[in-house]
Amino acid sequence: MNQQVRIKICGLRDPATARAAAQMGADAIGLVFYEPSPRNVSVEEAKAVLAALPAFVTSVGLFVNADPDWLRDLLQVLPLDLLQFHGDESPEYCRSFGKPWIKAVRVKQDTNLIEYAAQFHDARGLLVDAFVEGTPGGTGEAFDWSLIPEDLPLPLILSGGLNPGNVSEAVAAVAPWAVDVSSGVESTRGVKDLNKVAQFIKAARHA
Ligand SMILES: O=C(O)c1ccccc1N[C@@H]1O[C@H](COP(=O)(O)O)[C@@H](O)[C@H]1O
Repeated sequence: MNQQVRIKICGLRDPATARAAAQMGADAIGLVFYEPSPRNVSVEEAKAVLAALPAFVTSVGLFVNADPDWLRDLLQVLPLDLLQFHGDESPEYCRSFGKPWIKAVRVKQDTNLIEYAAQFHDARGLLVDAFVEGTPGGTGEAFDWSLIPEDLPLPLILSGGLNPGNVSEAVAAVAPWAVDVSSGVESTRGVKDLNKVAQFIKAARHA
């Protein structure tokens, strides 16, 4: 069956941009809760974004080794649909919040993605990103897609350096369940460009 690829636009920070991305066809939007990131949002900013989303658009909270008590408190006041763990979180940590979650892995030459997926077997998806020393993600760097095995036992979410110019080739080459983009649809770091968002969605869907 020829499934249409799902699209997550990550690092949204204001309600108008988030709603526009959803109206352009994004299936999911990502809110970054990681202070060093230029896309970091406060709880109040995140609440405003969630309130602006139409029905059936998935809200994803992105975390990097967040303090578990802080995250539990956040989830009391913010109705996120899905958690994205982008650090060195263990499987036990990821499942301890009672919410659907996905795990990110930054791929190196010797990363065994099959073993990684087995370790995180109850994740709703495995997000594969580029490995860049010293940065947990959102770098705009791509990696060698041939390192992704065809028989990955989890839904594959492809990320890392995707943009309107390469997403069609990526979807055709890897056939992921979903794609995730941040830097590639920005005018400057942390600022989304809605023209690029529209181009990205069109290119991903016409692969
Ligand atoms: O977006 C960020 O700032 C970020 C910070 C820390 C960890 C992950 C982050 N973003 C995620 O990284 C990948 C790749 O992003 P890019 O398209 O290469 O910029 C993607 O999953 C983002 O959600």
